[in-house]
Formats: sequence, structure tokens, C-alpha cells
Amino acid sequence: MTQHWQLAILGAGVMGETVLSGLLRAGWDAGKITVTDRRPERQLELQQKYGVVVLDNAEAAAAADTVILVVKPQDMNDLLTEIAGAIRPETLVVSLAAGVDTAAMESQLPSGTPVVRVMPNTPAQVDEGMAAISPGSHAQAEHLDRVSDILSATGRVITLPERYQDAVTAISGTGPAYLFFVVEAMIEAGVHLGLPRDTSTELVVQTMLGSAKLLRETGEHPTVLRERVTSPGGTTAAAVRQLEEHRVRAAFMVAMEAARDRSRALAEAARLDRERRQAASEADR
Ligand SMILES: NC(=O)C1=CN([C@@H]2O[C@H](COP(=O)(O)OP(=O)(O)OC[C@H]3O[C@@H](n4cnc5c(N)ncnc54)[C@H](O)[C@@H]3O)[C@@H](O)[C@H]2O)C=CC1
Ligand SMILES: O=C(O)[C@@H]1CCC=N1
Repeated sequence: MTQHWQLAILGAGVMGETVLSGLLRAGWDAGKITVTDRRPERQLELQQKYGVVVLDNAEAAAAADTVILVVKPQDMNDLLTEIAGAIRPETLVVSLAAGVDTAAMESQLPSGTPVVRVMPNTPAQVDEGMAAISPGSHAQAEHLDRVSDILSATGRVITLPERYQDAVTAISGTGPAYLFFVVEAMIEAGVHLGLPRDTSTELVVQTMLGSAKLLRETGEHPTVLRERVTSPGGTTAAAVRQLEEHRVRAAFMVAMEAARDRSRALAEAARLDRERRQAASEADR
């Protein structure tokens, strides 16, 4: 694969490292990727582990064609303030933060800056990621192609209107955690049923992987696949009845609504923070 851009990954925690390591696995040149992190011990770790250059945010942004922001939503206003002066007209700004909308980012960047919002997920660490990308008002097809190229190094990429991003965050962004939660619960239940923990873990993890492959490779509806496991009057029917009686389906519905609402609330908190800063800076003048 040919790499055309100089990338800067600003904020290299869990998700920033996921992007960085995925690009290097896919053959991107470490010399064309710079990273930043505000924690000195993390900077050292990234330098030693990946051989990438660590800079400060403004330096990294100034040297890059594509700047990928991977800090928490709560840290985004500070970061945008720090880099705004370093963004050139042709720089593409990409945000992986939950909640923060492209209009909010655009308002803190030089006018006309192309911005693309992404919701990735951690299975990208094993090249099975799911990322949804949405253009801001100045992003063109070539910018979406560039972001798609970067993220397709570690999994699937779809383009969606930005209004879906809070729901996407609740499904594929947060989703791995729900599935790990189910796995934890099943392993624990296996131990309660008398299995050694490592045996229970192996049974559950392979069942999860096999079920995911069955869904993907057959393309069958999950209801059909579940019905095929459910023998009349058998064990599955007994278990699923308990899941329904314990309202597990309803719990997923409200849990995912809560994730969507939290994504919206993060955006609102960022907006209030910007307004407070603006009012404070006007009062100082
Ligand atoms: N962890 C996940 O599964 C997913 C995370 N995201 C998004 O990715 C973003 C990062 O999340 P995580 O990696 O989980 O958090 P994290 O806390 O592991 O990483 C954030 C990193 O940013 C650094 N940082 C904070 N402010 C900075 C600044 N001004 N300059 C440079 N570095 C700075 C921190 O030191 C930290 O290493 C969030 O906005 C989150 O919504 C999106 C999808 C999935
Ligand atoms: O928990 C969070 O806020 C981030 C966004 C999606 C997954 N993790």
C-alpha cells in the first residue's frame, strides 16, 4: 500500500495506540507518523515500543497533512485551542471522540478546515474494527477516502450522516463492552455450574467467536440461528425463557439509550465549556 500522508495522532491512550499500531501492522512507515500525549511516561513508552517520533501537539499538527484527535471529549476544547494556529488550509482534521460534533470542531478551527468525525472500536486491535465516518461541512470525497484508507487498515469502515453518530457510539463504539460483559457473566455462570475457570473461559470465548463467524458467514438473521439451537422442550428454550423473564432484551434497549444519551450529554458539556471560555475571554478584554 502506498502512503501519501504525514499523520499526527494527538492523544495516544487506548484508542490512539489502537490506530497507531494498526497502521504500522498494515505497513505504514513509522517515519510518517508522529504522536503526542500529555503524559511523559506514555510518550517514552510509545517511542520505545513503536519507534515513532513524539512531538508536542502544535508541532505535530503543523507538520502533518492529517491530524487525528484521540483525546477524551472533555479534553477536546483544550486540544483544539492548542492546535488551531498550526492548522493549514489543506490540513485534514479527524476526530475519534464520542459526542463532539463536527460543527463544534469547525467553530474552533480556521474557517474552511475539513473535519471528519469517526466512531471506531477496540476490535481494531486485531484488525476486526468497525468504524463509522461522517463528513463535516468542508470535508470532500477525497477527505473521506483518506480517512477510510487509514481506518480500513484495521477493519471495516462505513460512511454515515453525522446525525447517526450518537447511535453508532451506543452500538459499535461501546458494543465490545456489552459483549465482554456477557462473556464475563457466562464464564462466571460456568464456574457456578462446577467447571474449572479456564475450561469455562475456553468454552465461552470459542462459542462467542464461532457464533460471530456463523452470523457473518451465513448472513442469516440471529433469530433463525437461535431457533436452530432451540430444540422443542430442550435446554435452550429453558434458558431463553429465563433471559426473557429477567428482561435482558429490555435491559439492552435502555443500556444503549443511556449510551446514546451520554454521547449527546458529552457534546452539550463541551458546548457549555466553550461558552464559558468565550465569556471569560470577552470579560478579560
Ligand atoms: N476506548 C474505546 O473503546 C473508544 C474510544 N473512543 C474515543 O477515543 C478517545 C480516547 O479514548 P481512550 O483512548 O479510551 O482514552 P485514554 O484516556 O486511554 O486516552 C486519551 C489519551 O489522551 C491523552 N491526552 C489528554 N489530553 C491531551 C492533550 N491535550 N494532548 C495530548 N494528549 C492528551 C491522555 O494522556 C491519554 O493518553 C475518546 O474521545 C473516546 O470517546 C472512541 C471509540 C472507542
Ligand atoms: O466509553 C466511551 O465513552 C468511549 C466511546 C465509545 C467507547 N468508549
